[in-house]
Amino acid sequence: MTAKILDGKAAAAAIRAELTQRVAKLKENGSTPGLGTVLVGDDPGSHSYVAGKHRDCAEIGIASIRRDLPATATQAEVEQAVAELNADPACTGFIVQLPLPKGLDANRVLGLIDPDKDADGLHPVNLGKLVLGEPAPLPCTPRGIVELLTRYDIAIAGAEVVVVGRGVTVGRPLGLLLTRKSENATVTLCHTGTRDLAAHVRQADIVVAAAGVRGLVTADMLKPGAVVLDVGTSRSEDGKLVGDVDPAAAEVAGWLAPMPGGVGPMTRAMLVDNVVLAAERAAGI
Ligand SMILES: Nc1nc2c(c(=O)[nH]1)N[C@@H](CN(C=O)c1ccc(C(=O)N[C@@H](CCC(=O)O)C(=O)O)cc1)CN2
Repeated sequence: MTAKILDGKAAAAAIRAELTQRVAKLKENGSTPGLGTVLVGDDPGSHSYVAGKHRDCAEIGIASIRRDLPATATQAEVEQAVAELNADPACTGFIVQLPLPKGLDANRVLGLIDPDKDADGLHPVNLGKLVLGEPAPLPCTPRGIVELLTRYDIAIAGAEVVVVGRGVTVGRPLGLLLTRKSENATVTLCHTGTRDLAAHVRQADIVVAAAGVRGLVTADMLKPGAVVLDVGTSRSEDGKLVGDVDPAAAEVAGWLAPMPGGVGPMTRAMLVDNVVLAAERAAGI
């Protein structure tokens, strides 16, 4: 058996086409959404993700505003960029690209974003609303995972889901999202300190690998036919981007969201969707 592919690239392209229509309607109503980004430092991956976000904005017809700071930027300079975007009426939502360079306090920076402009759903108030089950912008990768599964008609309600990874952008909020009444999955949150990872993964109908450890999830851990989403990224010795799921897993899984081409493009699509949703709410659409 070879797994069928959850094609995040195709799904994201379809979402961008839908967003283009929604943005045109917003503009007819006199509202132009604008996405801001704060990027600090020289990390090539972060530069490429931010460039992609601005390309998406251009394609969909929304404005975009960049604040790029050098790796030597101080905490005060990063906080100043956040304050400027909070105050800029052309910027209806923005993100601070993570990770920030060592020495900067990311939690403090995220906490200074106006929660109403938090396009990533990572402000503590918005994460708190996710815990409480109140409406709020949702973190992009977890939203992208739910959206991808839904577009492929994969049942989430009642599924046993194992999430591997406890990070703030994926693992922790994904567990909260999937256990809401509307999703109704049963979630086990594993991580690199889990004693017997294989025993947990073997029970799962859906496995989300987001620990950033190359090849952590292997074929022998999987229940045959399981749905596997590879979200982790790390670099191989020759500098190639590699995922958390061993390639041989494709012979056991029923469905696979590969890395690249699976959840990553959905993360980008959900960011623009968050910005458009907020503008629609403000315009009463
Ligand atoms: N503020 C945030 N920072 C980070 C987030 C986030 O959601 N908000 N997530 C990641 C980075 N990220 C978006 O910011 C992101 C990662 C990967 C992709 C993507 O499309 N990946 C491609 C492969 C890319 C390549 O080949 O280089 C794929 O999987 O197909 C998009 C966005 C951490 N930081």
